[in-house]
Amino acid sequence: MPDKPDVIAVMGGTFDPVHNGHLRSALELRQLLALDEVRLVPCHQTPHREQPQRSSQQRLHMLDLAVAGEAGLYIDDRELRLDQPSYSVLTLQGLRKELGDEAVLCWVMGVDAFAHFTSWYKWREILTLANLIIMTRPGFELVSGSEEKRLWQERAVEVSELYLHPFGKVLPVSLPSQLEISATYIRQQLSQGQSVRYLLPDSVINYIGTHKLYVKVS
Ligand SMILES: Nc1ncnc2c1ncn2[C@@H]1O[C@H](COP(=O)(O)OP(=O)(O)OP(=O)(O)O)[C@@H](O)[C@H]1O
Ligand SMILES: O=C(O)c1ccc[n+]([C@@H]2O[C@H](COP(=O)([O-])O)[C@@H](O)[C@H]2O)c1
Repeated sequence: MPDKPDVIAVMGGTFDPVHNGHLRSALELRQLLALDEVRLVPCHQTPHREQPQRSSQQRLHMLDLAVAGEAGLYIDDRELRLDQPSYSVLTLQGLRKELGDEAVLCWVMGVDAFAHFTSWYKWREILTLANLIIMTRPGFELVSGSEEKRLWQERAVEVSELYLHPFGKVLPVSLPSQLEISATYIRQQLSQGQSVRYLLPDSVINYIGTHKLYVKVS
């Protein structure tokens, strides 16, 4: 029997800040799909939205605190080392070179992010480098007739088939713990002086408190 290829998932994000929605999803994906690694990749210059409120180094530090000691979850800071827009295709080109042709490489995103996938830089090339793992989010549906819906229908595979495809497929997953937490909500709560306990790890909350991140300066 041939060796099982390495199966690596990459969760890109702004992580401004990282929260339990990201962390629990990464952990559950790792378990559900028997992934060798989940890499959380913070972006430097976000391609499609306002630039993050906190610096790359602060967001990276919060990620380091959040995943400390969790087997199989890693932080990959490659996008932060490049002073350019963080296009996912460039990140995946680098990873594919390092991991080789056989590795099953997967880009993870919520269906809310996937809804805009065909506006991403060189999105077609992304599908020649990686599979897409799309996490459903409660109350969020793709627009019928959209290019994303078509991609989903044409390329969808089951969990058991993922390992046969190094790239090019779409795996929809509904994780058991759908934690509807967003970084936007956390920033809002902090700016109003409200508690964010239980939405993100205490270590990250302490760091935010010590450095007065996300506090509204009046
Ligand atoms: N609660 C959540 N559960 C599962 N996936 C999530 C959750 N929140 C965000 N994601 C996914 O994680 C990735 C990175 O998201 P991001 O860093 O932008 O977090 P966010 O909470 O959506 O931030 P913001 O509110 O600032 O937009 C995206 O693919 C997004 O779909
Ligand atoms: O490559 C692109 O064109 C592109 C466009 C939008 C988002 N992304 C990536 O998708 C990830 C999630 O982005 P966001 O804005 O939801 O935090 C993050 O890693 C971004 O770099 C990438």
